[in-house]
Amino acid sequence: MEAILVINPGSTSTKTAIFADHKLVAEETLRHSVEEIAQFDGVISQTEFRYKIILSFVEKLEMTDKLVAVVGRGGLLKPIPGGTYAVGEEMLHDLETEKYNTHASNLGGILANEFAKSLNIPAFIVDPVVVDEMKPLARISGLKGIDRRSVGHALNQKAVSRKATEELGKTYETSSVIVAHLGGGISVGAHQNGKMVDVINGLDGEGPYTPERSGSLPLIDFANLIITENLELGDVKKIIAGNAGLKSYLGETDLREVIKRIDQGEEDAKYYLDGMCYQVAKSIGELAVVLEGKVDAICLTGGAIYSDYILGQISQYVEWIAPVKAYPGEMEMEALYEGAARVLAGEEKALDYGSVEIVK
Ligand SMILES: Nc1ncnc2c1ncn2[C@@H]1O[C@H](COP(=O)(O)OP(=O)(O)OP(=O)(O)O)[C@@H](O)[C@H]1O
Ligand SMILES: CCCC(=O)O
Repeated sequence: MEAILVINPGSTSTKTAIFADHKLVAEETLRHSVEEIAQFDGVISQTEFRYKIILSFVEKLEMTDKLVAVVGRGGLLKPIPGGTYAVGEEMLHDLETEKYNTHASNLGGILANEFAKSLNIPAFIVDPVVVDEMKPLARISGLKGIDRRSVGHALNQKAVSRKATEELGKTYETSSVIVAHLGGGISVGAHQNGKMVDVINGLDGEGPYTPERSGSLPLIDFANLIITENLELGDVKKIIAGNAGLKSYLGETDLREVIKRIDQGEEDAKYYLDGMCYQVAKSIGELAVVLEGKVDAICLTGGAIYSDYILGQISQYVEWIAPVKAYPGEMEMEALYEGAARVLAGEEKALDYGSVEIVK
């Protein structure tokens, strides 16, 4: 049996799996509380903590000698085309130095490399969060010198789009769908004829607030806060991407806890969770315009969509646009495995991050 270890570090979880012969052998998701993550100074300093979680998963299964490759979810890199990339020096440098910003998925390439090195097998990443297929008009920000960039849950958005269009008797390459992925971060993408032509990127402060991100903010008030609190760029990034959203309003990023609080009658919990759903729906509406109203399906996915309450809240605003299809959780683990398996089977060549051209 030739097995592949799959590593997926999310902002609020670490997911690990082993696949062999196109089948899942075992998987585990460990969710991290606000307190657990708060012990660390940032993402890179969580490397050892997450490594130990994965190691204990692998050791329990006693399958180390069966592993032929490791694949991780990657990471904030330069804007690149989709595909499977070999983890190499330049990629590791960009991930470790957080050259393109900080994100839990940066650990995907780093951890895949650590495990692969110890076993002397190859390490890959697949369709990282920076996959860039944006159309030229979508790149304009509104201020010369600053461009919008494509950051989103590309791997899952594409896997879900393929599944949804297949279920509709169509193909991804000839359809138009909107996908909202609701994890610790939220990204909303417009997919047209097989490409993610626009994406609302919460990591850089666009779109809806999330369990821990601010989404778009009133700029003048935020500028005032930066000046009066004397904030550095690092502090600003931490606020926008990690200490805002539900965490700032309710002190909680675990939506299951927020829903428990709603069930116990806490009005604030309902108000702010409903607000998040309202803003996600607004972003879906915005992208329906990008697709000129010709939308085959709206797909809602990510951990949050396990909640019927959240699914219902968003659906009520958008179901007039197109049929709403729910894909709770994500299909990332399988998509990562398949990306690495295609390369090992010789069906695809692993791309070289160092020499691949930046998408502009
Ligand atoms: N059964 C459930 N009901 C409601 N919310 C849930 C449920 N299961 C998980 N969640 C919520 O989903 C969110 C995490 O989603 P997910 O696992 O997709 O994100 P992540 O991988 O940690 O982050 P990201 O993909 O943004 O990096 C958490 O807020 C979690 O509380
Ligand atoms: C996956 C990129 C989007 C986010 O984490 O906010």
